[in-house]
Amino acid sequence: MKVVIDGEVRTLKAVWYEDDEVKLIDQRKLPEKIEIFEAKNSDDIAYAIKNMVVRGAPAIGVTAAYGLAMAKKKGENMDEAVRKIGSTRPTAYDLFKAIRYMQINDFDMNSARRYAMEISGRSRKIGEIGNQLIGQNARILTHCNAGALAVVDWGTALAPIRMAHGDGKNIFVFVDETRPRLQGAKLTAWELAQEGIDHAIIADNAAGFYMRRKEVDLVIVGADRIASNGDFANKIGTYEKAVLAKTNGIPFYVAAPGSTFDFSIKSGDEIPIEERDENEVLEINGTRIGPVESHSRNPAFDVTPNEYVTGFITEYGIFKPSELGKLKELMEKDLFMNIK
Ligand SMILES: CSC[C@H]1O[C@H](OP(=O)(O)O)[C@H](O)[C@@H]1O
Repeated sequence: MKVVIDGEVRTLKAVWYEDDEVKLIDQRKLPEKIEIFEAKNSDDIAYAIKNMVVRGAPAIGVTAAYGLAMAKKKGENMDEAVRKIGSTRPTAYDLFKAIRYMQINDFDMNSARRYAMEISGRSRKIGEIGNQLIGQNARILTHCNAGALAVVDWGTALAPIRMAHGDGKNIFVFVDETRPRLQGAKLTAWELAQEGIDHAIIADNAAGFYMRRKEVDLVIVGADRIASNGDFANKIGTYEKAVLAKTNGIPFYVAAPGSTFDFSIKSGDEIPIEERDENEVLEINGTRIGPVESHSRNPAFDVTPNEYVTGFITEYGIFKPSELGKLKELMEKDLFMNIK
């Protein structure tokens, strides 16, 4: 991910391992400042995932992989480390995929590096494949942040957008602010601004306005868990964007690596939905916006039924929901992905 720091263009990853620590861009501090969170043990890793220092399904998985390898290297009790990290956030399937991968590979540090490299390479492939869907002039709406910050680099939903921009296509991105944590306004907008990709932050409630006015050509979002039938969980508010896209005849794509597909569940009804602290809704940047007497409900994700999905953009190609059986077969032949 290209980042401008003190006028100098640097390449940063969302998460990496260096000097016996897992280093994370502290996404809570963006876009105001770039600060690096240094995780020294599994407690720090669990804290970072739970408190969204790092967030985004693939990035959470990579963080868990490095974190478990670091814990092993530092002689921690691995059952305890797995329990702590595995109980941070229930929805993103990549977390559990990464934990399983590391268990099978005995929490070996080279396996963690391999995991990170695979996820990064697959996100690049998602970009190349998804770029084929983007015309020379494209106005794309996205929700939340499924960029390099949510993966390691490239991203999932933002990967095709980055590739298209790099190919000289004329891209404009509608960035849903994405209440309550504002990952769109704070993180997606930051990533696009760093790379000079034209965009506008919009209120979540304005997405339908632009879709109905035919100002949106394509919607691309990320995912946290995709069921066998193509129902998928993603940031709260995704479902209503999908319904609006279908109502307005706009293609709606989900970009995700194989590590986000959970073929052990039949439908989206089986996806656990994380409920987060009510203050995420009642406050913005620490300032309370609701009366002291008021409470809130704060589901972090919703489930979109497969009928609203035009296709899934993966490193294996683009699949309609009805074609996920083919994707499952390809994943079973893929040594890295075929983690039981
Ligand atoms: C590429 S996965 C990104 C995915 O994760 C986000 O959730 P959170 O910020 O709570 O981790 C959101 O659902 C994104 O689409």
